Amino acid sequence: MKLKFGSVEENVVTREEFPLEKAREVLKNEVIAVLGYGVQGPGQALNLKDNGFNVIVGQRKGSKTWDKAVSDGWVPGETLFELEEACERGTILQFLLSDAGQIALWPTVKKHLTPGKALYFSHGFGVTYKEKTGIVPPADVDVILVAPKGSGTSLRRMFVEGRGLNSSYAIYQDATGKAKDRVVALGIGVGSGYLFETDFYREVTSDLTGERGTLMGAIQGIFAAQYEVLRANGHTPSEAFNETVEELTQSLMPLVAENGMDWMYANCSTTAQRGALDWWKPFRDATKPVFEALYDSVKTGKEAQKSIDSNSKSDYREKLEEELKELRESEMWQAGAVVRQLRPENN
Ligand SMILES: NC(=O)C1=CN([C@@H]2O[C@H](COP(=O)(O)OP(=O)(O)OC[C@H]3O[C@@H](n4cnc5c(N)ncnc54)[C@H](O)[C@@H]3O)[C@@H](O)[C@H]2O)C=CC1
Ligand SMILES: CC(=O)[C@](C)(O)C(=O)O
Ligand SMILES: [Mg+2]
Ligand SMILES: [Mg+2]
Repeated sequence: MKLKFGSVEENVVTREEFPLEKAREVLKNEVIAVLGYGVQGPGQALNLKDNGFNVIVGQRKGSKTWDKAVSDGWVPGETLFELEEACERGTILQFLLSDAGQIALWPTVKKHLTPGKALYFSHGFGVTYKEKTGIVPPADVDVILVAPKGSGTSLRRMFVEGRGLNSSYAIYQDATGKAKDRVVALGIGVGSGYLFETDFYREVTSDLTGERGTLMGAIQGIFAAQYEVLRANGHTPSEAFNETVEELTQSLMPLVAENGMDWMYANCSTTAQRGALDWWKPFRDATKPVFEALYDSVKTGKEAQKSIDSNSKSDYREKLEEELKELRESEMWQAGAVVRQLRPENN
């Protein structure tokens, strides 16, 4: 249906409009092969299975995630296969390897993309940056996208709680005339709360911006900046952490999630409201040039290239883990660990 977001009309698909029974009907003759069992793989595969679809998982045998798949209930030789065998058996191939990992597996996937199959992504990365990835799908398959707007961990948790994370959907290529039904059915099947329409280019550029920006990069940056200023001015770690992170995640963000920013403001003191209303614009103005530089780096393909280069190295996991460790061991997040332990529900 068409829905107005502010003054802009967009296409969205809700569960009421496209119920699960319809999705099951659309996909009743399909074998959905989920390739890769990292973060999105388990979330999407388990939700699909619990929703009654015909799902198999493809993963490298002998890997840690193969064992995880087994412990999640996937049965080797029945619903769990080596990647190539899964590519052969699947009629819909859900390409859920890491974006860099997809480059290495592409020749295998391509080989098994016989006419009428569907190639499914959860990111516009592979085909948008085809000059860098070499991922150019054959003309006689559907190429579709469902991108859950959040971690696969949340996708699964929210599904189990009876909620639903929202996703975007897109069609890059409709070879069978059934791409729209297939993509929407899959979007509903993986547990999306609702779906909003996009295209591959807009999905990847917005997603890369979001995760580098307010969702992950910028938020750690402003946390660190405020924490450092508080500490430099004699505040204790617990005070600095509480005033920077804990209050935000525990008290204020849930209010924003519930009913918007003005609602959160309205539930704080008039002292806080006065100050926040005075200061949000200087913060916007100070950071906007950084966001512009970021978007430019995304648009020119620099961010994609960096991600491919570093995540294609054989020791990419260890390298990432080293940097995550640095974050974890920073005073701010060490203080956070103690603060979390002190939450009454955690002891
Ligand atoms: N992590 C998330 O929650 C989200 C991910 N996405 C997208 O979903 C897709 C999958 O992402 P993640 O689940 O984060 O992937 P991931 O980084 O967890 O990797 C998935 C699997 O790929 C395997 N892999 C990596 N390189 C390989 C190679 N060369 N050969 C064979 N297997 C290899 C890993 O062992 C892992 O099992 C990506 O396109 C990503 O951008 C989209 C939304 C959120
Ligand atoms: C969770 C999500 O949607 C991200 C941040 O874009 C990703 O994991 O790539
Ligand atoms: Mg992303
Ligand atoms: Mg994302």
